[in-house]
Order: sequence, then C-alpha cells, then structure tokens
Amino acid sequence: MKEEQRLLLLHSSSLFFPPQGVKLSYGTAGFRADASILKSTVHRVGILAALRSLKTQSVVGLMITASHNKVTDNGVKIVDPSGGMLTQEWEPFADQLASAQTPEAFLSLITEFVEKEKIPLDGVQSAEILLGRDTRPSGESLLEAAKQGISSILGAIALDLGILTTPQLHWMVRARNKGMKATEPAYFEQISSSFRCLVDLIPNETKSSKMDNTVVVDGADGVGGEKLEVLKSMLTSLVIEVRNTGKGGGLLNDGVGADYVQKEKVVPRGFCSNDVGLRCASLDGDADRLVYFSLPTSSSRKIDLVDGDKILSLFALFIKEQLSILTKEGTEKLDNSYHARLGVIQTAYANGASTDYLKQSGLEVIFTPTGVKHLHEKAAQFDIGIYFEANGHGTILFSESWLSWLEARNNELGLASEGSEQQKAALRLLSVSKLINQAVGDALSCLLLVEVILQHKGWSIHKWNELYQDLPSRQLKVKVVDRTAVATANAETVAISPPGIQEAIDAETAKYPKGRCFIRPSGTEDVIRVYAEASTQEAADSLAGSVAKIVDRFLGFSSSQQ
Ligand SMILES: CC(=O)N[C@H]1[C@@H](OP(=O)(O)O)O[C@H](CO)[C@@H](O)[C@@H]1O
Ligand SMILES: [Mg+2]
Repeated sequence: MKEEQRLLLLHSSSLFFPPQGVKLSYGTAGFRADASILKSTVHRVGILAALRSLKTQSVVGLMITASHNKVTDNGVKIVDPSGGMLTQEWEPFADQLASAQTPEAFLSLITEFVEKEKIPLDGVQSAEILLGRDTRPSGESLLEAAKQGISSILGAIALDLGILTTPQLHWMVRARNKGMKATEPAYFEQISSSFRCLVDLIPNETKSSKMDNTVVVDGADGVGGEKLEVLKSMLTSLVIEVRNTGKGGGLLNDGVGADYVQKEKVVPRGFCSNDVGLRCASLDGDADRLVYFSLPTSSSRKIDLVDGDKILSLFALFIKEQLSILTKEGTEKLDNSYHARLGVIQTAYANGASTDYLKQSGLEVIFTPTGVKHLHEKAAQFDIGIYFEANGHGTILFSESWLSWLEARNNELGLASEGSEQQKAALRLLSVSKLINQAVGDALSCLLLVEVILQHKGWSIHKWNELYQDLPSRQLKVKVVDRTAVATANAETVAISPPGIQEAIDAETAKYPKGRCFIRPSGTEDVIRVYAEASTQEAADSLAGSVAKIVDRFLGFSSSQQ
C-alpha cells in the first residue's frame, strides 16, 4: 500500500471512534443500531464499499436505512454489483472492520485483506459508489461519514443520489453495471411502462368487469409514500391513494407500515371505519416490503391480512398460468420449446397453509434461512424463481438464458401468429420481468404487479384472500442476555443450542393440534424471535407464550442471575 494511502486511512479513521462496549455485526440486512452509535461503522462501511468496487471493478451501492425499525435507529448496507446484497464471503471482514478499536488495528486489517483478496488499491484503479438514504433525520450526517470513508480510498468517488427507497438504489446499481440508464426517472419509466403493457394485455372479459381500481396505500411515513406519489401520476387504469406520506407529521413506522400491520394484524394509523371493504396496502419504512389488508368491520381494529405468502401465491399462480398458455401445443408446433424451471422460495415464517397450497398447486417449494440474501441466492438457481418472506419482502427472478429464449420466442410468435394467446402470454411474461425489480424485493413494483394481476383476473382482495386460509400464528420477541447463544439448523426450524431447548420446545408444541413453533436470534434486533402456529388463534398465542417462557428460562436475564 502506498504511503499516501496509509496516511489517508490512518487520518480518516482517527476522526471516528468506534462505540465502546458494543459489538455490531453485519446481520440479516447490514449493520443496524441506535443511530447515535453508528458514525464510525458507516465511515468504515464507506471504505469497505470502495474496496468492494475496486475488487469487482464495478459500481457498488451503499444504503443508509433501518427499514421498519424505529426512527431513532439507523443502519448501513452494501449493494453488490449485481444489485443484490453484499456477498456473504465479505461479511466476516465487515464485522472485523466495525470492531477494530484503534486506527492502527483498523489499518492492519485492511492491509491484510487487500493483500489476501488482491484488491488493486494502488490509486490508479477507480472505484464508484452510489449512495442512498431513507428519510430518517440521522441519515444526512451518517451519509457524510460514508462519504468521508469513501474519500479516504485513493481513486474512489461517491455519487450521492439523495433520498431513495432501498430497492431503487439496488435497481440503479444493477442498471449501471449493465450499462443502462440508472436514474430515478429511468426507474419510474421502466416500471410504469411495463405496467401499462400488462394493462393493455388484460383479457377483454375481465377488462369490462366492474372491478374497483382503487388501492389505498399506507406509506409508513417513510420514503415509499413520496415516491409512490410520483409513480401514480404515470399510471392509467389504477387509482392510488397514499396515506402516511411522512408529510403530515406522523412518525416513521410508528403504528404504521408493513411490519406493524403484518405482526400486529391491526388497522394502521390513518385508516378508519370509512375504509371498510377497501383494498389497502402497507409499505415499510424503506419500501422494500409490501402487505395488503382490508378492514372487515367498522367495530374492531382487527384486519384481514393478505401477507407476503399470499402475494407469492398470486404471483406464482399468474406465472404458472402464463407459462402453460405459452407452452400449450397449439396449431403451430413448438420446435424449440424451453420448459422453464419454476421455483418458489420461502422461509420458516411462511404460513404452513401457504406452503400446502403452493405444493398442491404443483409448485416446487424450497426453504432457506431468513433474510433476502438467502432467498435471492436460491431463486437465482431457477429459470423463474419467486421468493417472498411472509412479511412482504420478495420478488421474481428471471434467468438471462430463459429471458433470451422468451424474447426469441416472442419474435417468432409475432411473425407466425401475431396477437395469439401464446404471444400475449410471452409478452406478459416479458413485461413482468421488466416491471418486477430483478435486484431485490421492491414494494412499489410488487404493488403494481399485484394490482395488474387482480385486474387481469377480475379478483377483489377478498377473492384473492380466499386462495387458502392462513393458519393462526403468533410472533413474539424475547430479550435475552446473549442472543448468539441460540444456533439453528434446517433453515432455522431447529435450535441446536443451547442444549435441551429444542426438546423443551418440541414437548410444548406436541400439546397443540397443527402446532409448529421455532426460535431464532434476530439478525436486526437484539432479541430472540419466537414463531408459533396452531389450529386456533388462542392456541397459537398460548404456544408462543409458553415457548417465550422456555427461552427466558434458558437464556433470559432471570436465568443468568440465578
Ligand atoms: C421475522 C422477520 O420478519 N424477520 C425480518 C427481519 O430480520 P430478523 O433477522 O428476523 O431481525 O428483518 C429482515 C430485514 O428487513 C427481514 O429480511 C426479515 O424477514
Ligand atoms: Mg425494509
């Protein structure tokens, strides 16, 4: 490493002190913590992002957000050149960097890593990092820290894109590396024009049905609401009413947003009895999650939730239907048919009823640990991989090879039988691949896809919700002394440590018909999560409650005092 580079890194890191007595780790979605202790971490992630860009000789992204967490929290994560999450291979280095206590220790970590990874840190190669942040007040000063980190790597430049949804930044990084236009207008243009194509391809029978084309969206008082306001003006045949836009003084994620709606299953702030029967949706704080809901009656706060599993089911159904039209043996023979391998990816949080439904519909269902980085990786192994977390984070991935086949097939059909059902199916699938964010789950593009599929099918939210009935479930959080004491296996369905805890959970679960329960350490909060399912809500609540007590007995503060 050049002396100039060494001095630059030493000087820059001496301006930021790592928090004392706190060990941060690159969890499910980057580093997250109370914003007040994050400056040094964000500064170091800026440096890491520059190294990643040098190593890959591509543009990378750095996003400052704490998503659905409270407004006083914040977080930082890196977007890899593909538009996906930072490669998991670099996560341990990210952890080490964040916890180095002195500038010298920090510098020696970097020196060693640069050598090991053969990163061209010579001041000759350039690096470029796109920066984005959500609407949190702490975002601006954290972004400054990231910029200072980036500028302490010779040849690295930061491009500040301002306030963005997380999926917009992922989309732009992917677009830049594909040589496409990577601006916000280009993003809006792509998703709105592919939405319009799908609308034009709605069958005449359903086009004329009296379906309500209004959706009311809770923007979680975050970035999603303001972006949706822009997008909605570019659409036809859909009316979007945005509430909780963040402009009315409401607090981010406070009694609003996808996480609150999905976990609490109650009406978010800004909705009232007048909304009974309407199709409603909630985004989370950085607009990468989407859930739907409706208010069944005016007398209670309870909602009918249509979660990520149902969005997944709707998407899977539509894709499968279009694929079967496309590959139907028609008047004209398919000489180069390519049967797409379609896969569906879920986590243990998926409602058991959804998995049963998907399997009964003939779909291949695969399970991964929590966190999109795991789901995304699996989905990318299929020609068409659809992944969703129950909380509403997901997307559809199309392989490059299948898309090129589809393009060619579409052209062929255009010549042989323009306007045929087969060609329409090909066009629909091509449009879906452009509407849906190929980099990461995106609430805005998923919202448009849900809306156009409902219009295509002529379905109300109730009809959609009736695809299957969710098993009652309950999620709880338990504060423990050390959450890393819990280790899991089998896509997080079994706790392999501490010893004896799984046996205790199994014994409790066995008392409940259709009972299913698992625990895992959260990767974004300092808690153990408990998930329980059973045949009635009371039973699910009771199972979750009992298992929470087991967790507390094994790992809680009371146990450590004994
Ligand atoms: C049960 C649950 O909803 N977990 C969420 C949550 O992760 P945890 O590791 O459970 O804290 O935040 C992640 C990032 O947004 C999201 O991917 C994940 O699904
Ligand atoms: Mg989010």
